[in-house]
Amino acid sequence: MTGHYCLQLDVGNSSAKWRLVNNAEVLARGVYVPDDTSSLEAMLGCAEQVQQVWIASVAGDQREGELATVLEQRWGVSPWFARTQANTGDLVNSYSDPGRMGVDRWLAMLGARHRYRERLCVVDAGSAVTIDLVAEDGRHEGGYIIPGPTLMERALLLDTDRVRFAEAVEYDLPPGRSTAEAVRHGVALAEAGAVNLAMEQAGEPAPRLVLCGGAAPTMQQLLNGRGEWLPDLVFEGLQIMAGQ
Ligand SMILES: Nc1ncnc2c1ncn2[C@@H]1O[C@H](COP(=O)(O)OP(=O)(O)O)[C@@H](O)[C@H]1O
Ligand SMILES: CC(C)(COP(=O)(O)O)[C@@H](O)C(=O)NCCC(=O)O
Ligand SMILES: [K+]
Repeated sequence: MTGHYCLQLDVGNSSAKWRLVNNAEVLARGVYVPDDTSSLEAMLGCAEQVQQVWIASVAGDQREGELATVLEQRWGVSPWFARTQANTGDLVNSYSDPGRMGVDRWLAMLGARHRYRERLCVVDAGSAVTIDLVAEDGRHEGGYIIPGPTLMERALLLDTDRVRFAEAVEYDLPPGRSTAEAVRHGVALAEAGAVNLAMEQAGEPAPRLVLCGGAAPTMQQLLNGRGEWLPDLVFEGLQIMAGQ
């Protein structure tokens, strides 16, 4: 028995998410991070044979090239890298240079539009948090890129002398009463506040909010459960673009 195995990857700046798909059925999935070779080996061991490899990557040329080499050596298949387009179906990019938009954003929008043909606010909360607005007719209205929680905290630690703490504090919204709380709650306020303000700024009709990315569950909590968490949105968009 042989299946038609398609390995799909979503390569972000912190981690690479992968899933193995056979006829729309997800057989396996995982995450690998640069400094953990066993997590990469887990992906390379997911199947004896793979017929197709599709990649959504926001990594640079060098990291993409190295990944392509590893995959070719393992399965003898050269991967297909999805790239942001001026339009995909009736989703129309607002960038004058669409190739400069991260393909994760484009695919998340594509995946969301496939589910809901209405005005959308698509939030991808990873290393960076992106907030993109899509009009009901599929026009990309525009978007925002802000540092994600880890990057925001790192920026504070890098460029101040006394913002220092050892306590592990959860992301939450009350005003902080220690350095640790003031930073973590401040970051939470900035992240959730940005999404709320983007929604407010968008006006009417109120966009439907969808969330993906590693920090999406935390973000959704901070938003009081607002929005819908769709963890596979980038893969869903990848599937759509590959089918065209
Ligand atoms: N437990 C957590 N709570 C909140 N945010 C988290 C948590 N774990 C990870 N994150 C956030 O998610 C980011 C990683 O998400 P991921 O989707 O893997 O990013 P990328 O797409 O950039 O690789 C981290 O930079 C961090 O900001
Ligand atoms: C904004 C991003 C860094 C988000 O990446 P991620 O947080 O998922 O790793 C990525 O989409 C990117 O590199 N974009 C290029 C600039 C742009 O979209 O305009
Ligand atoms: K992101």
